[in-house]
Amino acid sequence: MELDSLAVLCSFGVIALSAIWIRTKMGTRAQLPHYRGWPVVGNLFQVRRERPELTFIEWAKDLGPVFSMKMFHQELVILSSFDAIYEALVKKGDSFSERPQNSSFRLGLISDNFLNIASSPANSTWRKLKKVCHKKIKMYDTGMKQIEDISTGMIRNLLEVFESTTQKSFNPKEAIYNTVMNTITSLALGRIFSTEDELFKKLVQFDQGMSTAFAITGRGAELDIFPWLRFFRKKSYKVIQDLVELRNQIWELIKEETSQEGQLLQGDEEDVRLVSALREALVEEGCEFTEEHLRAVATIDVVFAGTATTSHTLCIYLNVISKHPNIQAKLQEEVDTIVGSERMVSLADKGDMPYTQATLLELLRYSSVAPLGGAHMPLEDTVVQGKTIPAGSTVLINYYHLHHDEEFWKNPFEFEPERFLDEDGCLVSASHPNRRHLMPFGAGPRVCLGEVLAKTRIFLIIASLAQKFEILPGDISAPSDPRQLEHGALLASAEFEIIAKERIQNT
Ligand code: HEM
Repeated sequence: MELDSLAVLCSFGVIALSAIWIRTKMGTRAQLPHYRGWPVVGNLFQVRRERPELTFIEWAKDLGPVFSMKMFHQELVILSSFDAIYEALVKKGDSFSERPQNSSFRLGLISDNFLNIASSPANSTWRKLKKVCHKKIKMYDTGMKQIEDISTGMIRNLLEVFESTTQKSFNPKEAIYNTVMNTITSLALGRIFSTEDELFKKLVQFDQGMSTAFAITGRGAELDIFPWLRFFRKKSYKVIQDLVELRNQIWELIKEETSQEGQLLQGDEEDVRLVSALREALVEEGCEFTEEHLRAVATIDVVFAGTATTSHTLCIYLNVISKHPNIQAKLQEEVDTIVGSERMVSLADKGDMPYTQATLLELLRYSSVAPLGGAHMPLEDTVVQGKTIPAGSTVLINYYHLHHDEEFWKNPFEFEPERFLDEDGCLVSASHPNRRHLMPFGAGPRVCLGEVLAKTRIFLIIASLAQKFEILPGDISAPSDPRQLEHGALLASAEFEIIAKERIQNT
């Protein structure tokens, strides 16, 4: 018998014994409804590998909105309904603000033992790091202008790329990806990069490596459950080791970049670079974080979290919108009336463009690119919807279910911006049930760091594309119904094409 198989068998034995031990210890504690799994491996092979959220929707039909399942010995609790999610993340947000640290060996490696914001324990360092980043990313007052300027420059480049394709069928993924990545580099480092730059290439490589390696049941996920398998599963382990190495190289290049004092700044202009803000905070007296924290934040929280999510959302948009000429006509009418053809769209136009805003909200619902968000963990037994979630459980929020729940949404798999508009064509208020049921960025203390940035960029891109182009389906078609998408068909490899036909405007 090969050493590898022997290792797996031994681990099954260990797990089986510990399961018996845990069961004896736990005695008769009331159980959450759970999906019956197989001995030892639990529900591992019953979950759809690339789209676990779809399996969880099926199970919730029988088990209700709060149920549990097992991956080997690890207990996962899944929350599905709005009431359950709102109760956990908002009403009991403090209890659910912890992240389970013991559940991901690989994430521990890449984040230097959970030093980045998204996987950090909910401690004072996490609060401080989030506050420093928020201050820069949230873009109050002049900051809002800054991000608008950055985005407008990038969007101009994007439009040029689209223009250069004139009516040919092409895959827009790379252009979108470069635009989104360069808004992040502008924000973090104060400048854009050519796709040939060493740092840019490494950032892209890191982002793509992370997307593939950290798919929830993807290859190498077994190392999270049995870290010692790294001695046998050398290929899976090597993928993570290479990512760690790449992360270190990126950090060295970022340090070099930001140590060029005053670069890009004129006169007494403030240094607006996010990485500079983090480095300034690092040297403050009493600072509780280290350079390793900054490395983890810059690479994982800013580059990875800030690029993959937004570019995936925009790719989904282009695929979907190419099949909806009627929605494009409405977007075009609005942009023609409010902006015209002489100037670029600005954030100040947003309030006068309800249809574009409704399209943005519908896109966030429909695409749900972070279908299960980040894992949460209650520190003590906590009751949600009358069910006790044991302290220390790994809790997953099925945002995808929340956004496609057939009991709540009419035609959830149709792309209909009108669901966010009233009869007069105005955007429904934030307290409208449809807006309340939309949580693409999570809610409560762990809400997404980049919500404002993402919404700003996506709004400007949707409106600017509508101003200039009619988007038609290209030669290669991909399904746009979100149930049919393999996680990856559109998100990671995006095998679809569009035609960007230049418009002649009405105004
Ligand atoms: C369409 C774009 C985006 C979507 C849909 C999205 C969605 C989410 C979701 C669902 C969460 C997890 C909430 C939870 O734990 O339950 C999250 C967390 C996070 N996101 Fe985003 N995100 C987007 C863009 C961004 C951007 C642009 C950045 C950075 C610049 C970012 C940085 C983060 C960070 C650091 C966290 C962890 C926050 C914490 O644990 O305290 N995200 N995001």
